[in-house]
Amino acid sequence: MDLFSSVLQLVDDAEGGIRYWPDVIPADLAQAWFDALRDGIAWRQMSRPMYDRVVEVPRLLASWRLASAPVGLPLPELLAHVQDVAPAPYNAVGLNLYRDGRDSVAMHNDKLHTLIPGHPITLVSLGAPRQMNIRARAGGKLVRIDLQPGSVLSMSHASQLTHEHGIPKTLRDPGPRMSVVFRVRTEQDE
Ligand SMILES: O=C(O)CCC(=O)C(=O)O
Ligand SMILES: [Fe+2]
Repeated sequence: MDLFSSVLQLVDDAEGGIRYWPDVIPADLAQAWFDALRDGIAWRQMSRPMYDRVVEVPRLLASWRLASAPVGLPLPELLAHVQDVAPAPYNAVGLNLYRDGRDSVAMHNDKLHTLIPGHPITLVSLGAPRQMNIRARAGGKLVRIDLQPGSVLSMSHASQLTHEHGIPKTLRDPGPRMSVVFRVRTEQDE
């Protein structure tokens, strides 16, 4: 029996495509884990070259191999919920903190060279809802999905070759939002 019957199939492919489960984690737990991660992580402000300047990445980041992630964070609990809906041998986690509506991630596909083919990239959303846009690289209609706190979105490895995704800026003040992204990395990355 499918306990999470409210799965939304956003993109189809032979590896499960892109699927969204709106209500995997109860609201009170999602809020408690958002608070614990926001306050418990030494968030990094990254910058990158853009034309002839260096610009700040418009969100805060953190990432670890699961085996070397700090203890005391609710990462094992989040992973257990992810394993319920999109099981895979996840061994790495990356976190994004969008402080307000000006923080964003541009349309992109996730870099695959350090990921093991056939396994999904699966993210939990915490904090304020934010819109994600998903677009086929070949063109076609934009899929807009409101990522709710406590939701899970899983993207197949294959979908990264055919589709792009991003979190657009918004003029509304949505409040802070976090994504916790689990991946299956090869032994030698970075
Ligand atoms: O914050 C999100 O939901 C998306 C994050 C993302 O695309 C990434 O970390 O590669
Ligand atoms: Fe991404």
